Amino acid sequence: MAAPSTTHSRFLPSENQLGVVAVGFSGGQPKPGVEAAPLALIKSGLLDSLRNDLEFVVHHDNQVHDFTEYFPTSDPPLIISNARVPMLNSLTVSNVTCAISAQVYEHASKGRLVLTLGGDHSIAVGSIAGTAKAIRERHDGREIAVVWVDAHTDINTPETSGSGNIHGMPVAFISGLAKPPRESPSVFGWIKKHHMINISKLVYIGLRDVDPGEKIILRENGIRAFSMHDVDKYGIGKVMDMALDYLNCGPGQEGMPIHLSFDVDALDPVFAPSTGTPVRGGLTLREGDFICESIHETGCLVAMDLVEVNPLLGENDLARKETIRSGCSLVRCALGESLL
Ligand SMILES: NC(=[NH2+])NCCC[C@H](N)C(=O)O
Ligand SMILES: [Mn+2]
Ligand SMILES: [Mn+2]
Repeated sequence: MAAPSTTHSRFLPSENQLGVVAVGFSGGQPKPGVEAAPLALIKSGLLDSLRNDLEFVVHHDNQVHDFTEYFPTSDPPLIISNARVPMLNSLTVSNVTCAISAQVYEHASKGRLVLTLGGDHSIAVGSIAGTAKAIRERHDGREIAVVWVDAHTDINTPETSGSGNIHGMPVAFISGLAKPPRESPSVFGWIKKHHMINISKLVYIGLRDVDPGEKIILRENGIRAFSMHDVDKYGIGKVMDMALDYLNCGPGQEGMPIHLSFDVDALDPVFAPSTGTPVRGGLTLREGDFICESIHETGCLVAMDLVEVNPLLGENDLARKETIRSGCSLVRCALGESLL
């Protein structure tokens, strides 16, 4: 069995305390099934292997939360001036992510590493908000870095979005690039300064399907991004060197707390076919694992999301099993599984 590595954690008081938030939520996009991922991942043995092989003390309430208690009685498409399409499930996603942020904060404020299992990528608004707030409190106002591994940038604003799906918008809301809409100020009105990230501390890896409006946002804000073109050109080793150096987390650098948000669709559909918005030409599983291992090695990881596994999609049972296996592998690599 693979031994846990001995990397020292730089921002957590103990190496082995893990908080798990299992989010069975799919309201940030239209395809049913992504809410079944946390249970499928857990049933396949993910948490057992973190306990038994990686020696984590796992703090988990043994529940998959669907957060239906936070769904409003009515949540009609939200029409926003200057938007191309209405925003979908806006109040629901806002309420649910607020509840997620409280659960993640609860773990992170106790100094635990936090693993959030999605669900669609809209849930990252909550997980990142909870991490950012707890780290600011525990570390004297320190900001977190975010490594966003994805085929997509998920940085649409309600105005630029062509789908209205909020899983294409989380980065815009958590960075403050998108504000609560004037038409419905309670949508993401719970996000305060202490929940937010600094867009200059964000790095993308794996991009290959970025909307025209998103490209403008990246350019105007000087956001650091490594596309699949960069992975091909430099190799994943050099890309990780550059990404971590940019975040001040390279060898000999001071380091900053890292939240890793991993969308399984960053992987090529060969390795993760069961996902809602697959895009050809993605990362191999080894490249995905390498990203996770490299972040583990920095000792800076404080939280991870694994999102967009959809056990109802994919050609057949083998496709679904492979996707779940890939997801488990990514998490184990980020949490310290090493071959040697
Ligand atoms: N988390 C994801 N898989 N996001 C896909 C987003 C696709 C597209 N850019 C949109 O805004 O709808
Ligand atoms: Mn994606
Ligand atoms: Mn995504």
